[in-house]
Amino acid sequence: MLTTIERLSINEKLNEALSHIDEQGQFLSLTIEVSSINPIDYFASRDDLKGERFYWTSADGELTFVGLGYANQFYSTDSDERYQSIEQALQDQKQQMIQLQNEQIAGTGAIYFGGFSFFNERHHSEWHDFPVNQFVLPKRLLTVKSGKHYLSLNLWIEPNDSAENVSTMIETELDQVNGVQPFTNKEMSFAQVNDELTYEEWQSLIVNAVNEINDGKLDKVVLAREVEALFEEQVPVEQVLNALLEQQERSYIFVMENNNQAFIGATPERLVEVNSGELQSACLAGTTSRGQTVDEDEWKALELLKDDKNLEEHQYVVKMIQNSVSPLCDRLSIPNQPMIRKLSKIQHLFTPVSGTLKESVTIFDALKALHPTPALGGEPRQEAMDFIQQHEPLERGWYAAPIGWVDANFNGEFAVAIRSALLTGHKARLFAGCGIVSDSDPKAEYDETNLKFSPMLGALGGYIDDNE
Ligand SMILES: C=C(O[C@@H]1C=C(C(=O)O)C=C[C@H]1O)C(=O)O
Repeated sequence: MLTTIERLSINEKLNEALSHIDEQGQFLSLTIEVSSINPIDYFASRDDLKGERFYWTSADGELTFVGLGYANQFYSTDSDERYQSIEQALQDQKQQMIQLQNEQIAGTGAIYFGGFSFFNERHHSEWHDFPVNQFVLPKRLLTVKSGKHYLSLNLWIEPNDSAENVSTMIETELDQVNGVQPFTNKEMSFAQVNDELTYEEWQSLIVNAVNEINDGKLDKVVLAREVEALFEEQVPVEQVLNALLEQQERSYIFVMENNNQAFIGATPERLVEVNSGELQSACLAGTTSRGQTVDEDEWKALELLKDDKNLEEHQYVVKMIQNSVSPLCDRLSIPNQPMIRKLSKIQHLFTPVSGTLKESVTIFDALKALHPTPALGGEPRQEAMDFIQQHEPLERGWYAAPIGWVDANFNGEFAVAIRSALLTGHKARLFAGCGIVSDSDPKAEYDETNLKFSPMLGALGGYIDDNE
């Protein structure tokens, strides 16, 4: 509920803004601080908006977004220009937007959430509701930042809309936020997990890749497997999301819904963050499991830090990220040695990257330069992409591609959408990949993909029986 003073102040600003609405109509973005609300409850509160919802929590837990209802959507056609064309579309939209805010709080107002498919071209049948790229402007955005909660409304206004009508809409939305109930778990009966590839097929895929590497055609290629989990009922997105939030640490937790499909995951991998011209990226490649005891855990970490095969996989990523972002930056800083990033069940080699972007360089330029890094594609990039496209028997869709958000000033953050699943009705398709280099062993790589399925499978209530 707004106080009388807040209402008067909004009405005054609305009257002023509405007097300038152009004759085709315009978007108006308005942000109000609201009382504390659990984001998952808000996400679950509007079943009627299923298919037009997103959720995002940054890996440090400092920023959460819930978007409900898509006020506007942006796509670009299949081409190498997909980053620039989305950038251009958002730039044009910005000119059309009236922002009503007492002070500009980063992470509120006109935030665009979206992502890209792994490959530029579209040849998807499983991913029928996900285009090659898509950004949405939410009608309602809940932002939780530094312990504060904000509701932003992005409303389409016609020239003849009155301030009273608009303020009634705002009151209705605020009442809805105040009336949100805790969400309740639904029935979720796990039926079975089907591997889309037999072990023998996986083995021959890896042997083929290792042969190409030994023939000097490639240095590294990342290959993925897919498993399908089937349920008795429609998979409840809220519940899987809630499980990921409870079970996964230091991960970006995301959901994007489109019509009848939801893409969901908990990824530890930042692709790029840009904040007032400062860039952060990360090299994440090289994997082992967590130990059962503190000592075993530490031993595994130390082994990983000196394992030649994992260090080689990691080094390709460091070199490529360095080469691709240094032309975009005035300053770049990358430590010489990787460190360990520990997740709930997995640990990785990790090297942080930070830099200052040159004057006119945007987050979209950085995305174009970075995707896919050799942590998800391979080295050399084009040869690895060709190998994946020809030999990997799955549709990557949005798996292993950038997902995230930007604001109207093109500050934002993108993660790499791994440890993820595509939910369609009663089924979930899960993806997990691993870097193949010259001395990769198919069984060890198979086990590594099983480990990487475990966060998503755990949230879905299943597991992979390693003794099968
Ligand atoms: C490809 C995945 O993970 C990537 C591959 C890694 C590796 O090969 O060690 C580690 C982290 C990720 O960059 C995945 O989880 O599906």
